[in-house]
Amino acid sequence: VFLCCYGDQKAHEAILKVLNLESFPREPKLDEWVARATMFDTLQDIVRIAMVGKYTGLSDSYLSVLKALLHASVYCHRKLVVDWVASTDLEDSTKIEAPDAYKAAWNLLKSADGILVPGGFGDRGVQGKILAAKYARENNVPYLGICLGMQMAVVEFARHVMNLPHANSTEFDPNAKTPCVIFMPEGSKTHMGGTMRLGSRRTFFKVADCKSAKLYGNADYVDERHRHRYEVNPDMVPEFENAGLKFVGKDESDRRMEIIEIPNHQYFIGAQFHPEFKSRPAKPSPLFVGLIAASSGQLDKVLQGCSNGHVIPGKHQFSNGPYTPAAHQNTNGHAKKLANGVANGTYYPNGNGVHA
Ligand SMILES: NC(=O)CC[C@H](N)C(=O)O
Repeated sequence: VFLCCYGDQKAHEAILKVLNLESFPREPKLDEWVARATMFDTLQDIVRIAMVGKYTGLSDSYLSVLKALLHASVYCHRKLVVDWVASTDLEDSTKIEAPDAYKAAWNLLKSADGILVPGGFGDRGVQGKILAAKYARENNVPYLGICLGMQMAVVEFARHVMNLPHANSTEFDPNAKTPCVIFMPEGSKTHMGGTMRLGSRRTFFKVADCKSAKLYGNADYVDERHRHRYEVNPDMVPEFENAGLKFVGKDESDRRMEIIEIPNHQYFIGAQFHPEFKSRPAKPSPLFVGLIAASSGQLDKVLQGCSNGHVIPGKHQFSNGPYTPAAHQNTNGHAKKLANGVANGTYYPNGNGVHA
């Protein structure tokens, strides 16, 4: 509606006038946007994603994740429904203190087509994230873990597959007996940001025949954005790989683990970087497309499309491919759960993008 009004009311002419750019008259190229918006209005088949996070301090990081989910859903011709699950509500202590909230959270998680655990800082709700990753792994439910969501999937794998009950991130237990996620500050002279590994860094694919490399168009490497201090303990990598957790993307030193996959799971991927930051309506993020495609029974088709050239190799970009993207809606009655209306498209100005 906005786009059509924008064109009809000649807003572009007013803007050109204010900016004194009338000597460069150009017709707005809205065809692709209008087509995407029109297609979006016709979407009926729902894909239901449980977003397992901490919702007291919603930040614009979650807004980017939400938009990336939306871009990918439209690409896959699905109407996105996001069920927000407070990770603390999945924890055993909630079972005792607030049994209804516990039950509701688990019901939402179990009825989701796919599970996403986004990034975060601080230990509140971390156990719930581990439980969500465990549920996804054990039940072959599509899972995408971003940054902390990847780290918690690694801790979960260590504890429950490798039988290392004391596995933890040193962010949450500095004296962890089995430190499988550790503090790895980056001593870069060219990048600012204190001890935080921040901004664009390169990930090299180490395994050609993995889902994430295919989704990225069989690229050799990809540049994605980072904001974290902790990483998978590189000394434990061989142990993890022997147990079936694969590190398919690493940095140039081979010491920083960037992408994990469980090959015999339909879609279990974690990224140390934040793929959501580079997602755009016409260029949905590949790892999000993978999550939505797997959650809607289309992963094989999408992976095939990738190898048929629907992705520009070596670039973080999807072609328009067989689908035409559009914008987000949330019509399943979950709107009342949405903190601050973020999923309804309301701008959420919290300032700094850091989880409280
Ligand atoms: N952005 C994130 O999810 C950060 C994860 C974790 N807290 C770290 O600092 O490494």
